Formats: sequence, structure tokens, C-alpha cells
Amino acid sequence: MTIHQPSARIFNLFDKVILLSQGHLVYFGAARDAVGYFSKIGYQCPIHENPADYFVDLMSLDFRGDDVLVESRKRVAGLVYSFIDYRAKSSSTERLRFKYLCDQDIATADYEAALGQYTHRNRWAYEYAVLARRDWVNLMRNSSFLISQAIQSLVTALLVGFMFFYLKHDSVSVQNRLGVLYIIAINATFPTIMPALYAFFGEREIMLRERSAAVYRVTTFYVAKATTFMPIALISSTIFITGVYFISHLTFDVAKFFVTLGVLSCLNIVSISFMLMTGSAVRNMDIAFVIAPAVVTVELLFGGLLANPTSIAPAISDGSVGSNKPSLHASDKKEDLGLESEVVLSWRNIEYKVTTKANKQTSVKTILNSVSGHINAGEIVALIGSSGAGKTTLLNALSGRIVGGQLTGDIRFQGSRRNPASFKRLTAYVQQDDLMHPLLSVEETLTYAAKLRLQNAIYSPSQKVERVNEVIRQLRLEAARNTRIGNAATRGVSGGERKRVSIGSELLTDPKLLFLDEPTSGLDSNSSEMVVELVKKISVEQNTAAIMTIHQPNARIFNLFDRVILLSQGSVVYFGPTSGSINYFASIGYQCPMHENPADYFVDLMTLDYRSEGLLVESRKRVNNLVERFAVYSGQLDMRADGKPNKHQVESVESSYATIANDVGSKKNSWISEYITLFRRDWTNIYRDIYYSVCQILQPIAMCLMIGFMFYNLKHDELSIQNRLGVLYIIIVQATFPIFMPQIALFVDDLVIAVRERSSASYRFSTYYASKVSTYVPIALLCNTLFYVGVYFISRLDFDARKFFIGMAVFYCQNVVTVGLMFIFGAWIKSIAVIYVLSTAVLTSQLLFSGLFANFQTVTDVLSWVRWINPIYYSFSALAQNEMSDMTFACSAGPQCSQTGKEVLSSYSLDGFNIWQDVLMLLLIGAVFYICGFLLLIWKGTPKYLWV
Ligand SMILES: Nc1ncnc2c1ncn2[C@@H]1O[C@H](COP(=O)(O)OP(=O)(O)OP(=O)(O)O)[C@@H](O)[C@H]1O
Repeated sequence: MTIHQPSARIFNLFDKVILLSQGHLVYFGAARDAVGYFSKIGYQCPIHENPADYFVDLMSLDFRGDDVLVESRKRVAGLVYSFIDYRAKSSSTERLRFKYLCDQDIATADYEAALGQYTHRNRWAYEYAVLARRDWVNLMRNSSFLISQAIQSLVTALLVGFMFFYLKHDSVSVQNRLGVLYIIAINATFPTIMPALYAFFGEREIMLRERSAAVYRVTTFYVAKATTFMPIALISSTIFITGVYFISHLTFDVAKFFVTLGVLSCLNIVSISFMLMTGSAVRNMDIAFVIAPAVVTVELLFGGLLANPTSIAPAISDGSVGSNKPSLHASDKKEDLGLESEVVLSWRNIEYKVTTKANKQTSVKTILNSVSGHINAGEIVALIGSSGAGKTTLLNALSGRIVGGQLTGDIRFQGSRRNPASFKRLTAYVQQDDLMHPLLSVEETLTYAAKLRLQNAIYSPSQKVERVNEVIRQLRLEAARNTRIGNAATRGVSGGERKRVSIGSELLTDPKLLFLDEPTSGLDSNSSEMVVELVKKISVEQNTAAIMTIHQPNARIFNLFDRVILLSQGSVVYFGPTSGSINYFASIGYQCPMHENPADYFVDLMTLDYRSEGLLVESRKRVNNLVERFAVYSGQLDMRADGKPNKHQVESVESSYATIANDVGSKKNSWISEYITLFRRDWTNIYRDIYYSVCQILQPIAMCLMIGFMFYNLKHDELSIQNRLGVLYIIIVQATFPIFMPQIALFVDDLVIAVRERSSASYRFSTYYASKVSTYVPIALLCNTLFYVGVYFISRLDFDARKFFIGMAVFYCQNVVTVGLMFIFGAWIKSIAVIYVLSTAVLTSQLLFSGLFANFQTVTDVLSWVRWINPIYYSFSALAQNEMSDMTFACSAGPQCSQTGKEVLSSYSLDGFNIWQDVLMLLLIGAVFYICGFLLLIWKGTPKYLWV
């Protein structure tokens, strides 16, 4: 197996180890002989250093500077040659053994045996059964998805059912019957495809990873997915159809009902197959969410209701039918105040409890238990403990980022109670997952952070640039300055560089105190060491205090910390100087063995051992003993006896400083400057998202050609009434799903970063929202303008400049309203799967109540009011009036035919308001949407943090 930084104990579990550097063998032999071999060639592993860490350090190239890089290259070359030499000098027996090990053990016997196993596969049916069961378990546990699917089916069934309540057999019912059948078909498209497509994308990465390890066949995965999604689609559509069928009173006949159900089931199966095809063929989710709505819209167009197939251009119908300011540095102030060593943050008796529920029993779980400590300026403190010890919880409690539960105790920043607003601005928090805009370069990321977070009143633009350059130098990011951050889809900076950019963004403001959550997780030992060394250097140079949670630091990293807090089961096992930790543990009977990394040793001591009941009882006793011994030790010692100022002195002297600092920290840049910066950043992100941009341009062009030629050269005869209404309706549809779906995906991704940035008070929500509105609205309008112009001229809607521009204005209003609705969903719901289910239901319902499908003269009073709050009714009515109010049609049929546009509008109840009243209502609804979106953004984007 390959292994990253094994602890000394794990290292000694191996029979043999292969040490590789830059593709060359540095050692191959028994693990227990490795320390001896290295000491023979001049590299003696220090006491209290884990041999594996030591070897990895020796074998790594050091990129921290040119000199050290040359030095490390020489060292690695020496190691490689030493091992070649060692092999050559070994006795013939050893050589033979070595040859055997190299050529036989690995190259033939084991490899082939391994290969034999590798090529063996389970039966197809077995593989399928396992995957299908896993898919169903995942699905059943995704309660929000299931509930929203059920709600969507039920609510839409009731809505549609009562909209077409009790259909009669008169002439008006023709429109209504076609309408209800068409809506039943729509329900088997968007609401089935969108949530399933999102869920499929969520699992695609897992499938690719598992497939690369040949865990199963593609076919079993594919069939398992199909047999999971299809039943869900069928169940929800059965609920929907049953409801609609009986409430609307479609012709009641058992055979007809089951035929309808069967046809709809087939359509659902086609939709799921289309979803699987799109999900498999398109790698990028953004593109899939542009393509899918476009294809489905085209399918719906050719459903026969919107366009009369006999009048569609033959070419189309044939193919488709059916388918730093130094003056403000804390260190200077500290000197002014005559403080020698400043306590930046102190905490006493921190307790954190949460209420948990298991087997319907509520219990209170104590996660932090009477934790006390402090951190001084210029020192770095490590928070170490086994998994689940409470490290992140303590860091969150200290940084003011804890949500839910009960937090008690006393936390003081520079001797005073924390003021949430200024505390956030004077401290910085580097999260474990580096959420940044992937399409911005390192320099741009830091520049935008500087523009947003450094005050204009203190920093001129050139000073901000200087500060960015300083941070780039400090964090040794020169080589990556112009590299994009990247993400899973696009390769960007390395993991270590990414972490340093994340730290850099926080260091720009020169914080007094830096919190870091697992800054070394996922990094190799070299990068981890570099990150901690840099934090240490900055702490010393800038007098910044830093506290970080860290998992198994190697001995060198461990020794970089000034102090450590060792946590076990929420209690402190040791808090004090790193250098004193080994002696402290030795004094209470736990002597760290030679060649064992102290951090690994302490973590082992503090970890409960669940391997057996006996080991668990024993380890529990040990942990309780450690906690009790430290409580006694710290009580005797008094935490202030280590040369630090008395807590009360700190409070009295520093509170004045805190006031000065707090005043400075709480000032914000002007609204307009924040807005301009965010606006620029948003547009840079959009135009660099090449897939999104290209799709947003191509989709309307493709749709415009398709629809334009479908309704090519509209006449003024009786058939053209259906076609004219159809083309106007499709124009409105283009302003709904194709705008909503891709934008919501972008917005939800972006909002996660915004909430993170807002947690450090980087900018206001109002500027963020204004910037988003002024990015997404123009994009929708720009792209759809092509569509509108194309469709208008190709299909030859009534050519009149006034009508053309009024129609365009109405179409624009509908786009703006859709973007507003998108903001409501994005700000309100976190889960994009739920958004897709619910928004599809809302958009579909809006489209239903447009007036095209159901005649409002016959819609039940309970539901007929819905049109008054439906933006699509207003936009459709305005477009229809604009197009048809002065038209006459040549009739060949009997008295059924409407001869004037006014008669058509009246028969569809589309003349309730005049065009301008429709536009006014659209704008009013739009305004309500935007205001609700903003309020939801503030409400949902502001977590309720607990402060003590
Ligand atoms: N809100 C909560 N509700 C229930 N349990 C919680 C809550 N917050 C934390 N816990 C539990 O408290 C314990 C400590 O969690 P925490 O995330 O602080 O651990 P940690 O030491 O950072 O672990 P790791 O190193 O694995 O990240 C865990 O067992 C966790 O499940």
C-alpha cells in the first residue's frame, strides 16, 4: 500500500518498506532495519522523531528558496547513490536476496497474484443488486429530496386538478382538455429530469473514482441508476396523474385512465433515459443544465399543442414529430501602552453542550468541558486531539462561529468582552476547506480581498497593491501569482499553494489573531511544514497570535508551536509550552519512547480504544487520569505563573487598547466602492466561465432557429391563431427555465463563498446582492435578445416597429422577474436538489396559469385568482394583446372560428388588463421578488452565532 506519514507504530507494522524519491529507490528492505541503514549512511533519526516523517523529510525537495532547493536536490541524489552503492556492496547472498525481492516479490509473484485478483469480477447480477441497494439506501435517507418530490406531485396535482375542475363537454372544454393533457405531459419532463440530473451529477465523481479502481462495471452502475430513478419518477407521476384525472374529471373510463397512466409512464422512462444520456455525455454540470431545459422545451414545442404540425416548416416537422498600515499595528500600540507580553485572547471554563436525539430519547451531550487557556501576541498555539475530541468546536467557540447548542464561560479579547462586529474585523479565520473563486488567479484573489477588506480611508489603491505583493512574498507565492485557483473540474494551484492563498487572504488585514482550522489537512509533509513555518514567521514578524487545530503534526512541525492544547473528549489534558510537554507527561508516568513523534504519542494516549470492551475500559481510565492529573497540575501551577501578566492587569491595561483597536476595525468602505469591486469580480468570473458563456449564447441561438423555422412565416388564417399564441407562449417559456436553471447553479455555488466572506465582515449583503442583480439580469437580457429578434423576424410576427419594441420590453420584464424568482430560491434553500424540485413545480404552475391551457372562464373560483399573482399570465396577456388586438383572420371553418384578434383574446380571457397595466403588474411582482430575495439572503445568510 501507499501511505502518507504513517505514525511510528504504523510504520513498524510493515514487514518491508519501499522509500521513493523523485521516482528513484532510496530504500527497500525491512521496516525495522531502515533506521539502522539511514544512520549508517549518515542520517541519524533524532530521538522523539517518527522515522517515517524523518525519511520523508530527507527525501523531499525543499522549494522554500533556491539555496535550500539546490541543497535538498544534492541530498536526494546522495540518498539514491548511497542505496545503489549499498546494493552493489552487499554480499552475494544479500544481492541475491535483493534481486529476489525486487524481481520476484514485486515484479512477478505478488504482482501476478494481485493481477489475478484484480481481473476477477463478481457476477453482473450480484454487482447490480449491491449497487441498486446502495442507491436505494442513499435515496431513502435523502429525506429532503423525497419530501419535496412528494409535495411537488401533490401540490401540482391539486393545482392542476382544481384549475381544470370538472371539465364539461362544451366548446371551451376543447381548449381545457388539450391543456390538461399537455400539462400532464409537462409533468413527466422538467419535474422528472431536473432533480434526477442533479442527483446523477452528485454521484458521477464517485462513480468515476470507483470505476478507476474497477470496483464495478459501467453497465451495472447505469442500470442501477435507471432502476432507482425510474420508480421514483413513476410513483410521483402516478400520484400526480391520479389526482389530476379525478379532480378535473377527464373522461372517466378505467381503460382510458390506465392508457393515460401507461403513456405517461413511458414518457417518464424516456425522460429518465434522456437524463442519464445527458448526465453521461456532458461532463460539465453547468452545460448540462443549459442543454437539458433547451431540449425539453423543444420537445414540448413539438407536442402539437403550441404549433399546428400541419403548418410547421416541413424540414423541422419531419425530423421532430414525436420526440498593512504600520501605524495601526498592534505591536506599536502595545509598545505605547508599555505592555511586555500581551494576552490577545483568554478563555475560562468554556462549556459547550448540545441536545441530541437517539431512539426518540433526548440527551444532553457535553462537547467541551471546562476548558481554559490564553494566547499571547506573537505566539502560535496548536490544538491537538484525536478525531472528535472537540478541537474544531473549541476553535469555533473562540472565534465566535458556533451555531446552536449552549455555550457558557468567559472569553475575552484583549481583556474585554468581545464585540462581535469588531472582533470579526480584527481577527481572521482560515477555514479547512478553501472556498475561493476557481477562475481567479492567485493575485486576483488577493487583490479582490484587499479591495474589499482594507479600508480606503487608510490604504490608497497603490498601498493595497503593495500589501498584496507583500503577502505574496511572505507566503512564497510568486511562482503561482498568475495561476488560477482551480477546482475539481479545472486544474489550478497545488493544495499547498491553495492553502497559502487562503491564509494570505486573511493576513491582508493584519489581524491581531489568526484562527486556522486544520491548515495542513490533505497536504504532504513538506507543504504542511511550509504552511506552519510561514504562520510562525508571520506571527513573530507581525506580532500576530495564531491558534490552529492540527492532526498528527510531525515532530518538526510540533516543535514549531510555542504552546499546545491537548484535548481529549472535550477536556484539556495538557496546556502549556510545547517544549515542556514531554517532561510533563514523563512526570505523570508516560514517557514518550525514542523514535516516536511526541504528537503521535500524546494522541495515542488520549484516544479511546474501541477495539475491544477491555481496551475501551482501560483507555477510558487512562484518559480520565490524564484529565484529572492536568487539573491538579494547572491548579497548582496557576496558569499565569508562566511569566505572563496577571489576568486582571491585562484586563485593566488593555481595555483602553481594545477600544482603540475596535474603533479602527469596525469601519467599512463606502457602499459604492464595495459594489464596484464585487461587480468587477462577478463579471470576471462569468466571462471566464467559458462553458457557461458559450452555452448561454448558443442555447438562445439554437432555440431561436428551431422556433423561428417551426413557426416560419406565420399567415393570417385560422390555423395561425394557434401558432401565434404558441410562438408567443414559447417566447415566454424561453424567459423561464433556460434562464432560471443555469443561473441558480451559479448563484448557489457563489453564495457559499459569500456567506464565508461575510462571516469575516468583508462586505455588506446589500452590495453583494446589487452586484449579483446587475450581473445576472444583463446576462439574461443580452442572451435572450438574440432569441427574441431571431424568432420575431423568422416567424414573421406582425412586423411593426412599435409592436416589436413593446413585445421586447414585455419579454425583458419577464426575464427580470425570472431572475428575481431565482434569487428567492437561491437565498432561501441551500440544497440545490430541493431547489430543482420546488422551482420546477413553481415555474410549471406559472406556465399553467398563463391562460393558454386553461380557459379562465371555466376555472374554478378557488383557483382562478392565481392568475392575478402569476407574472406569466401578465406577460402572455401583454404579448398576445400587442400582437393580436388589431388583427383579423381568414376563416374557412364555421362559426367556431374567431375572425378578429380581439375575439381570440376574449375567448382566452387574455384581455382583463391592457398592455400597460400588464407591464405594471409584472414590474410590481418583480419588485416583490427582488425584495423577498434580499430579505431571505440576509435572514438565511446570517448564522446565529453564540457569543460569551
Ligand atoms: N451540533 C452538534 N451536535 C451533535 N454533536 C456535535 C455537534 N457539534 C459537535 N458534535 C460532536 O462533538 C464532537 C467534537 O466535534 P469536533 O468537530 O469539535 O471534533 P474534532 O476534534 O474537530 O474532530 P476532527 O479532528 O475529526 O475534525 C464530535 O463527536 C461531534 O460529533
